[in-house]
Amino acid sequence: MQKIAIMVGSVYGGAEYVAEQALTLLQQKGYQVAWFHPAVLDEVLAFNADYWLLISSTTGQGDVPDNLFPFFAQCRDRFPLLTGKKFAVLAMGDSSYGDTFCAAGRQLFELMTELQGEALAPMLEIDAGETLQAEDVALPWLTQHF
Ligand SMILES: Cc1cc2nc3c(=O)[nH]c(=O)nc-3n(C[C@H](O)[C@H](O)[C@H](O)COP(=O)(O)O)c2cc1C
Repeated sequence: MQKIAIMVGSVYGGAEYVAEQALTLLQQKGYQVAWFHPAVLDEVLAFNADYWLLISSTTGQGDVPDNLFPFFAQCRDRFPLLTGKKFAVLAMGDSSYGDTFCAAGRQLFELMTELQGEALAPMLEIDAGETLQAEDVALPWLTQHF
């Protein structure tokens, strides 16, 4: 059974809600799924997932939320290579923030690429200004790519 590790960055719970739905969907598709909250690099590495799924909103001025930032920093500082592993990034933001739209997701995507992970797909951007229910966009995208 292939394994998926889910890591979530959220301030107001929107990304967490999407992650809950993603977890159920991916389990129904036959994956072994673990949601690490908050994500701790050693625990994620010990799970030895085939896929890393990062679901994150953006806060501040293009920042990774506090509940995902330690994991982001651990990956950046310890640089665990993801060679042979795949990743996907689902970014939630608001285009009214202009240049920093989904910037946390972009930082995560770039870092996973630097770690030699293989992107399953280009990053999904969900714009809170356009999409009332993020899961309506997220779940079809996950179904398509997993
Ligand atoms: C204080 C604050 C700062 C934000 N900064 C950004 C930003 O820089 N870029 C962006 O795309 N969205 C930004 N957003 C929008 C959130 O990322 C968006 O509403 C998201 O859906 C929230 O998800 P969450 O409920 O999981 O935190 C900001 C929202 C707030 C309240």
